[in-house]
Amino acid sequence: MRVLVVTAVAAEARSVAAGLVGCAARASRPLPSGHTVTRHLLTGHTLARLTGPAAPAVDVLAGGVGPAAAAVGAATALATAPYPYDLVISAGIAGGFVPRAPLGSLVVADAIVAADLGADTPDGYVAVEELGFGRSVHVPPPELTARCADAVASSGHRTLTAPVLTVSTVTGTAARAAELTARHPRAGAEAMEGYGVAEAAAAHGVPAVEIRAVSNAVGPRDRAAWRIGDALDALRAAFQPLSSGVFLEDS
Ligand SMILES: O=C(O)c1cccc(C(=O)CC[C@H]2O[C@@H](n3cnc4c(=O)[nH]cnc43)[C@H](O)[C@@H]2O)c1
Repeated sequence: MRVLVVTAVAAEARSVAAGLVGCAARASRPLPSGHTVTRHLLTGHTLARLTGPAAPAVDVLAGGVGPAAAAVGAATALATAPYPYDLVISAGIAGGFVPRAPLGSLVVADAIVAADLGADTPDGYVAVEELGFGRSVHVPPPELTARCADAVASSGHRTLTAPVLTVSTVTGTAARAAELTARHPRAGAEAMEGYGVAEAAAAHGVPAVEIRAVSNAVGPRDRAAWRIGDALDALRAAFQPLSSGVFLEDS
């Protein structure tokens, strides 16, 4: 199986790559300026175990912050890689809807939702499909979501399977958090790239999933309460069982 993982920033890409024990390293062809590609190199021990046609190849791309940058990065990688991908993963840190997704926990998306792609009206928010344009939700194949969630949970980190919202503006007030919760009562996390990655993957006919590690609570802005290091550690832990489990299946 060939997998493209799209993070926003290099620190996230490094955490993902650090967790990819035993995956063959491949670099995408050069991408537009501002994009970086992290190669994950095989260690001697796992190289021996995984060399051969069945070894999974995982490319990790830091495509930038926000849905537009993520879509451009993912679409460019999908269009220019010298081989087709079987799976695209949007991965990184996120705000968690506490208490469902506490700091340091992991969220595997069962829906990737553009939560602010629509219109504000006197009667409330109207999603883009209600306006007659496109869609605001991508549903990853449920069986794939379940396999990813099982693997991620085996990392020992608390894992929730739930919708992950994509926003262009980070939530910073209790009122906005309440509004999002009212519209998406099951939401587990909020981040800024998943929907862009999912749109790019859909355009190329490739399934997409989203995996997030919670660095902060969705709600009133409190930078002192962020736990980015803990979230990056959880992200690395999440990709370790994925690389030896899901990525190897159906190779
Ligand atoms: O300045 C702030 O108050 C603030 C609060 C949380 C996150 C940010 C960022 O600029 C990080 C954006 C980056 O990280 C992901 N992320 C992490 N936490 C959240 C969140 O609560 N809501 C949305 N995105 C978040 C996101 O995917 C970006 O890649 C600033």
